[in-house]
Amino acid sequence: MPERAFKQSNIRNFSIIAHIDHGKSTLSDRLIQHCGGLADREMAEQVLDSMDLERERGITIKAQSVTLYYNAADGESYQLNFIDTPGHVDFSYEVSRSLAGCEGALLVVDAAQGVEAQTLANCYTAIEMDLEVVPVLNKIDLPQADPMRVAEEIEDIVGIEAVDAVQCSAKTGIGIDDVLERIVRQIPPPGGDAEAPLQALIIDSWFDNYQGVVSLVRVKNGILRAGDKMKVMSTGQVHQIDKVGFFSPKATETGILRTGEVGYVIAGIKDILGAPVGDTLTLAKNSAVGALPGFKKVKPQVYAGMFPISSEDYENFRDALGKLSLNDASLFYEPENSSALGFGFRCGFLGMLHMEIIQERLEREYDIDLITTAPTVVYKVLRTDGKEVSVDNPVNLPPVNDIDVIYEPIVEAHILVPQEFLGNVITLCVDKRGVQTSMNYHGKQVAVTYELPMAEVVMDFFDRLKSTSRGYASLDYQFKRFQEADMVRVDILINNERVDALALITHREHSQTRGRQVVDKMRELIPRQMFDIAIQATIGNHVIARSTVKQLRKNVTAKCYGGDVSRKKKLLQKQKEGKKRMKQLGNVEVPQEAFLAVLKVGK
Ligand SMILES: Nc1nc2c(ncn2[C@@H]2O[C@H](COP(=O)(O)OP(=O)(O)OP(=O)(O)O)[C@@H](O)[C@H]2O)c(=O)[nH]1
Repeated sequence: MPERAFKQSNIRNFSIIAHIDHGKSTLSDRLIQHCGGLADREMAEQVLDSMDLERERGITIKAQSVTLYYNAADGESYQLNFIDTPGHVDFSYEVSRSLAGCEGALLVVDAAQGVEAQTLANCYTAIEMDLEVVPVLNKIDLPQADPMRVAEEIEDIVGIEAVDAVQCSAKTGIGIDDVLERIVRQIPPPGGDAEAPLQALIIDSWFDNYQGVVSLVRVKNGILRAGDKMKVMSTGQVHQIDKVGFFSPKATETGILRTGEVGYVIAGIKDILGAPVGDTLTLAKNSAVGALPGFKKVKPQVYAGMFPISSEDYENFRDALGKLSLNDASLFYEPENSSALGFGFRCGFLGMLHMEIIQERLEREYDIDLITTAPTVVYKVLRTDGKEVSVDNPVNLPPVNDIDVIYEPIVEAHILVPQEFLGNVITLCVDKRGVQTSMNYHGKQVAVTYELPMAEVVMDFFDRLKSTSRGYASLDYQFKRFQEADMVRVDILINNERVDALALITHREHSQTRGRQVVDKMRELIPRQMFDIAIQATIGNHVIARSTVKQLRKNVTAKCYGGDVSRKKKLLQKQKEGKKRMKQLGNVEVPQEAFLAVLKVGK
């Protein structure tokens, strides 16, 4: 696509806010197709969800952008820069990043489902950031679609006008023209001064093995040209700009990005920390005086140890974490040493999905096999000597006698649920030690707010909420405060050896049950060996549960003697593969799943 210069007044920058499955990816593909961004044959389904993982899980994780051209009904041509945003509750912070590059956002709501809590939180962020929010009712082709009800719900719950909201079907293509017209008419063009010194906001940066660091930027003032020398404002480092362009969605080199535009910059930066997200780029000569406001720093909520199964992978692992954290400011890591699992890293995540995704990316993209220990939230501990410490690893919880008070993090959870599932949701919240703080009826939907221990929410709460409401309830939560709680550390002992990587912190009320469940689960997961294996759960010196993996009686291959040799080989091969995922603890071989047993059992 040739580079075309657009007047600033003919540029529109927008994002899409939508709850998972309400059709954001389908709609963005439609918009791209409609604007001729890709020939039909190139139109692989859902082009914006580019990471394999995103496609498989059907969710969008990282912000990406695409530049489109649209010939509007007013006879003018417009450049539309669309910045994609993730939909899962774990990734709200990415949304605010994408929104910082935009003047408007489409709020896409499934006309058969209605507003969900997650879209609500993101919508408020957009409104706070002064963006124009344009409601779009999607899936009107569905027989159960009820656009009038959903429009009322948007007005009632979100608080923006929606009676004449555009109605479309991303699937069939109805109404897509209307959506584009609304973007052009309702969303204001970008401000900014083309004559002023360059200020470009880094929305995202990632590492490309051939090009080095690639940054997605929004030019707020001035002009960014290939060949110029740019300065990264936080570090003062100067780099020659090699390539500049935008995604259409293929990378298209233009050599220039003007005020108001969104595109990529490559400047041969090899140091993965060379272009931090949220930073400002300016020119080495005629530099801007100040940096643009960056992004709110997000703190990880959940911590877990990650250990390479093969110690040879340690350096690669460190390198991979560095690369992943470049465009994922919320991924935290520091070296950790476990007597059971060796050298690894203590990593911090936004939530369980974030953790699973990082683990999968490390395994798939970087080919590192990992053992992940049970995740834990951060506790504050007031010791008897008056000192307060933060504990993000059960191993670091001071001995019982040194603890005066333990405080656990409490979140405020906003849940939207259709009335018929309200009872189930309340039961779940009570079961998770929740305290209701408000409840409001909006037509068929009920908005309930609970204060819940974060430890209960980050684990399996989201999945349980979904299954108890047949997928209809939605959730959003933020950290609220620390609160005194009766927490204890449960240790797991294998053949009388305490396994540091298996320790967990839990509420005293649940400790007995959890200890029992973990021990039982471990018994199922640890294969029989040549001797009995005792598994115990303890609090301090007190054993709260125990069980035994009985010794192996027969040679596994015995039954193959005289039989089919290839079958025997296969069996041995299978065992070998299984071993790859085993960790030797003393003389006991423990499979990777056993380390996650703590997670798998309910409470
Ligand atoms: N009937 C109908 N189905 C649709 C429409 N738009 C999307 N879908 C379907 O809804 C499902 C979810 O759509 P996606 O576009 O993947 O949802 P999403 O919001 O992008 O999900 P995330 O990427 O996780 O945020 C898919 O099965 C789509 O085929 C529509 O207009 N009508």
